[in-house]
Amino acid sequence: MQKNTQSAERHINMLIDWFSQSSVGVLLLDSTLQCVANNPCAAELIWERIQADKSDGLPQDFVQALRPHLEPLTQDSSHQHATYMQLEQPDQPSMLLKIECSIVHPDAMEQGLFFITLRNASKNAHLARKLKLFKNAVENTGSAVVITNANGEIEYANTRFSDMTGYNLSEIKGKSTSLLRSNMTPEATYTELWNTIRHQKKWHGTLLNKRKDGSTYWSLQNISPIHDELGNITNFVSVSEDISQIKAHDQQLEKMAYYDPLTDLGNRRNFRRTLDQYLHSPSHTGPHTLLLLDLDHFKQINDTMGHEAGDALLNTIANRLCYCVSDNASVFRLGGDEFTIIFQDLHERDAIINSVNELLTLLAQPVQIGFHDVRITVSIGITLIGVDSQDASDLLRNADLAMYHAKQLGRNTFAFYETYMDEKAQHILSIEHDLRNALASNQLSLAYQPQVNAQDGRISAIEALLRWQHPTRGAIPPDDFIPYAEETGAIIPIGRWVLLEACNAAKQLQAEGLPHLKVCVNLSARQFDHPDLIEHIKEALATSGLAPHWLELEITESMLMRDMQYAIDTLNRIKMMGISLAIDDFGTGYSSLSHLKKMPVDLLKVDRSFLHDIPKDKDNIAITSTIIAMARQLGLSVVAEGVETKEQMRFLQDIDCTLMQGFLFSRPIDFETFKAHYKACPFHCRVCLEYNACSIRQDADAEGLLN
Ligand SMILES: Nc1nc2c(ncn2[C@@H]2O[C@@H]3COP(=O)(O)O[C@H]4[C@@H](O)[C@H](n5cnc6c(=O)[nH]c(N)nc65)O[C@@H]4COP(=O)(O)O[C@H]3[C@H]2O)c(=O)[nH]1
Repeated sequence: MQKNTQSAERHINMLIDWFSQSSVGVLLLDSTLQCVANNPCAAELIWERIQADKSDGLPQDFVQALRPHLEPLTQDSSHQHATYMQLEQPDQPSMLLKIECSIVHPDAMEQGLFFITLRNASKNAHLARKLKLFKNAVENTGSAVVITNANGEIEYANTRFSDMTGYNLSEIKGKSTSLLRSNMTPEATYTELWNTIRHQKKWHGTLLNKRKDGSTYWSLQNISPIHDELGNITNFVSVSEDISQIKAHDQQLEKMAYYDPLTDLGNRRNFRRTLDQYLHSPSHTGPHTLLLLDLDHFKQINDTMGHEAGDALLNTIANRLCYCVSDNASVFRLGGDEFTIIFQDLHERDAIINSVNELLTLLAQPVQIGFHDVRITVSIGITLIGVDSQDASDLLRNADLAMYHAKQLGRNTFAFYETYMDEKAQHILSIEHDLRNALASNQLSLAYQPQVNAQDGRISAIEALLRWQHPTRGAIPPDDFIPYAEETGAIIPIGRWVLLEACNAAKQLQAEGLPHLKVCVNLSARQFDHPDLIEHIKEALATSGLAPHWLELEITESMLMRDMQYAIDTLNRIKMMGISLAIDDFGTGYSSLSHLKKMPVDLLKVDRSFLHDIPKDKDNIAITSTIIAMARQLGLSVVAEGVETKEQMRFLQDIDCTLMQGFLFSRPIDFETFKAHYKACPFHCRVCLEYNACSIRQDADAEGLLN
């Protein structure tokens, strides 16, 4: 018997020895639930944690809790039982113990011993809880989450991913994430992505992905590699958002900021951005060419046919430009009727000229607008990007100067930028600057040129012509400064002064007892459009005291054609005041005599170009005769301008022209000189002075008119 007990003890010690290093606690209890043996881990779990004395045996509450689980084993020794037990610990959270019980019979001990293993399950429970929490978070997050293995094959995808792509986890598990590729993301993006994550770094970027139904969406992705304790990548986690709406919004904003809504071409901002890229990006080798295109007389089309027609025309021009230029060119609309084209890598002069000529030919083809065939041409300025300048603003200015030069060459043509154009522009700028002081510093004056009656040579009117005596440049002809006065608006105060000065002059002739004369004053387009025009006319008449029927206002044909209704209304208001109206430079504009019927005008001034080489030039004879005959039918008087020879004078007398004006009779002269001449002879035809023989004067003399 003693031998058996010794042998059982040996077995028990052996058992406990096996488990001495184990992280699992082992207890051996006898049938009365006294502890027979335990390993160090069990001692730590049972006694040390609750700071109990081992000599007091097992803690009572532990035994109480354990007992029900051991009883079944006594019925069936082959049975095993597992349970969990919460163990309270002072000053610490309670510990969850996993307890597994069985009966062992060391060396055939009759009663057997309860073999109990104890495991601290708190840690696992904590981990399990944490895992559940994370799983819930991942499952319910607003972002799509995909976990792949190291080869990029999908292991997990959350519900948001399914909502976003249309794929269930079951149908994509094990498949490569490449099933999301739309083939519209540049390959370089994927190369960069894989290089980054394979080097254990996070990748952040945007991919254009494809859903199950084939539609595409913009995905903002964060992809992170996951690695094991040895640093090997085991998985990749991708968290993504569908940013299609944001992208669409961005694209819309970009469109609004960078594109012209009428033509869909890039706008001025887009042009500047592109030009800067060409200037600063090393990938754009160059040199490249910049073209600035401006439609000729577009304003006239807009004014006469309406803005809708103007818009339709601009659209057609935009389409033609895009059609004509190849892939290496970009077309922009800067605004109004201004377009630019950047030709990439085009800088050979001959090649540029070829391309520009193609453009000019295509654009000159008629454009059908409504029932009309409209012809429009363009003037093109050319500058070489990176050669003429490295600065975007300078380049645009160069192209503008060259385009302006092309306009002066007669339009429907092109000009390359040359450095001398800068000097010219400088000159214009200084004229504009000096013009602002000209009026205040009394540098302006009026010259007067008489208009004589074609039949009796009597002066019937004088035209007031503006003169500018510049302090350093000397006399500047009106054709050289009036366009700038127009452009800058300086013509408004200047024109107001001219009106008053001219009315004063006519009134002074009357005051000195001379035969009354009409004074003719030129109105510029800007003056004609100005809301204060009528006020300025009234003011000149009131201040000078001149009766309105001694004032004649001259306007050009083109001013009438811009907005016919406005022109008719304004002319009617002037006419109602008793002032006469003349159309200047007649024959050079676009009006027809039928248009004139609607205008309340009294007089046509035939442009002096039609008198050129008369009576040799048969065409000019025909034109002048026709204008005068038709004007007569419309009840209008006619003044022939630029009469320089007696032959021209005779011809005009023969065809019953009403009035004549020209160097033959008098050059424009200052008021005092004119007054002296006029006092000397009211038939101030000057033929008698210049040729010493005047048929008009002789005839007049014969009729006793000179007495
Ligand atoms: N070759 C030649 N020329 C002749 C002859 N007879 C007259 N001329 C010139 O023809 C122009 C007639 O004036 P315009 O057609 O109204 O053309 C005027 C008019 O359009 C404009 N202008 C002149 N004064 C004013 C003004 O006060 N206001 C506005 N808005 N424009 C003005 O400047 C233009 C040029 O004026 P000017 O240089 O004074 O030039 C004047 C005059 O000197 C001739 O026999 N042969």
